[in-house]
Amino acid sequence: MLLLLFTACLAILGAYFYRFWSTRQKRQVELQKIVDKKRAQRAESVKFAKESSEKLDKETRLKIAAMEYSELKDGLQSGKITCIDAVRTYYAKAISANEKTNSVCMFVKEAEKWAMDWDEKAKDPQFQKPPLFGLPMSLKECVPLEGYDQTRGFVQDTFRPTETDGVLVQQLKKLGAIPYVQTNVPQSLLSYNCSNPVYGTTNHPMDKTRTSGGSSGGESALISADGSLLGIGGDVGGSIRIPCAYTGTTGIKPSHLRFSHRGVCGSVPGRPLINSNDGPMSTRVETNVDFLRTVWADTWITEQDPYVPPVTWNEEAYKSDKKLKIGYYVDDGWFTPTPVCQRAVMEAKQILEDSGHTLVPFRPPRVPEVLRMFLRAVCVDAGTFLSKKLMNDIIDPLLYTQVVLWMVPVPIQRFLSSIIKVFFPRLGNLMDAMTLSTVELRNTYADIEAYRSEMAGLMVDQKIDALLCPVTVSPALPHVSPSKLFAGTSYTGIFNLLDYAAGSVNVTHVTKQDELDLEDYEESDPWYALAKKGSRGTIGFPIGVQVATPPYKEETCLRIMREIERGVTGK
Ligand SMILES: CCCCCCCC/C=C\CCCCCCCC(=O)NCC(=O)O
Repeated sequence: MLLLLFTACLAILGAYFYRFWSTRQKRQVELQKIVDKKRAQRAESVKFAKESSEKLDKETRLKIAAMEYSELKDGLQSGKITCIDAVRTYYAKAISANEKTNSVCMFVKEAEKWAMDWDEKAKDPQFQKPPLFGLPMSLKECVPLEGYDQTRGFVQDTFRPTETDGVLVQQLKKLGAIPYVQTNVPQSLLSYNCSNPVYGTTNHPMDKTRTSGGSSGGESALISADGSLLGIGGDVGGSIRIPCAYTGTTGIKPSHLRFSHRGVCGSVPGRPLINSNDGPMSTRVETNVDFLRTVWADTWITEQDPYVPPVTWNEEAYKSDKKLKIGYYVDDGWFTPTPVCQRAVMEAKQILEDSGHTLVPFRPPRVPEVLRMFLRAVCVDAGTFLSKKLMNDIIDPLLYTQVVLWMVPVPIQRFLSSIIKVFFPRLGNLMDAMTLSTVELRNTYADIEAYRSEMAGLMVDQKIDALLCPVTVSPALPHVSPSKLFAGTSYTGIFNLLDYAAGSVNVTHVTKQDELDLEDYEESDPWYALAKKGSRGTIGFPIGVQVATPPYKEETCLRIMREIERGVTGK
């Protein structure tokens, strides 16, 4: 009788799994067909951009291609360069950058028409050119752009074009900028690599086996491979700063309070306390400054979205020569960065001291706990929303580790955590990061609010204007590492949790000596081992540092980034 019951149970279970499996297989076939269709659409958009760029004579293209941001901007303003020539040049540049990096999702065909319309308007001598007149700009794929998909790497979200531009895109268009290309992201956005089943994997321009970072990895790859002068990324845990640090570019995530989030679809909707924001990415801090100075010149954003406080660009703070007190740390007490990332901070510290600033040791309190709060609050529902979406999709193999973690029921995670803690305390610490209940989640929200107050108190009491620290724990990693090494986001996630402005600027490159020093680096747990292994073979790779300031102090953050950049490059 018992045997019969057991066999019946097995048969029911088997039938259930067979049904689940065959439905999923059928769905995978359907999804693959959609991917093929989308890739054909992308190939067609590349062909369009190529044909358009070929309409421009080589001499003009090479002349425009060699221009820096301000030169191109001035040329467009003075009428020496037409908008259509600028767009066609950047179509061509993005095509070659894309061949190297696979950073482009779609070329924006309408860019041609928008450029021609602006050129037509400019024929009228009375016409007042807007400040970003004719400037080609790249957009991270998830930035709402009318007529284009914001898939965030999910096949199920393809062929669902957005009906209305987001507030930022509306503003860019009004100011004369021309979005000409959408750039790649990791599936779900919640990773710092850059791969998805729709558009594939984006590579680091210096090494195909490494990631250009994420989630704004399409932007960083395109910009560093010279396919864009200025792009818009987004950041909820490092997605602007890590790709910039990996590729030697520079970008800033303003506090989320300074941009509109109307119509923006983040990685996890309904996430109240870990704030994501758009921000500029480019090769020069001054390009980012010019962009923010322009979009914050007036209260237009607030007029479109009453939730954005009417705070305009503070030129006085950016241009100020007041000497600052800057807290710095090379190690947050949770994840000791590889030696080269520590060296970068010390070099930036020296540059700032040479400029007359006072640098004092300052480590934010209890970072291991902060990272747990960050992970709990960034996922909100322990990964349920994302798991559901992923199970209804083709899952990118580079995201497998993270997906598996989200799939393990939280009570089992807790049980495993209690055992693993004994052998690997750091792993154990994060294995109970996901929430088990709304009570726990509410408590975490309360803890985050308390932490914000505590940090505000510390900074005010110690009169600290800004913080300087590593962006992350290593140089650009192999594609597969970020989904295993989410523990390395402690340096960036903390500033989303605090909702500070935070930017990344290049300071140095990995040297032979750094590789030698790496051999003495920790290996005490799998995360350290992964960071160490992934850092081998990176001589010549760029290393950035991070500058962070409280909300509404973006201008001070940019000022410090610019001073570091000047100290490093001499210009
Ligand atoms: C058993 C352990 C359970 C822990 C599972 C945690 C899985 C990892 C979850 C989150 C990793 C967060 C990484 C954040 C990277 C930065 C992403 C970013 O800024 N994205 C932008 C956006 O989402 O808009």
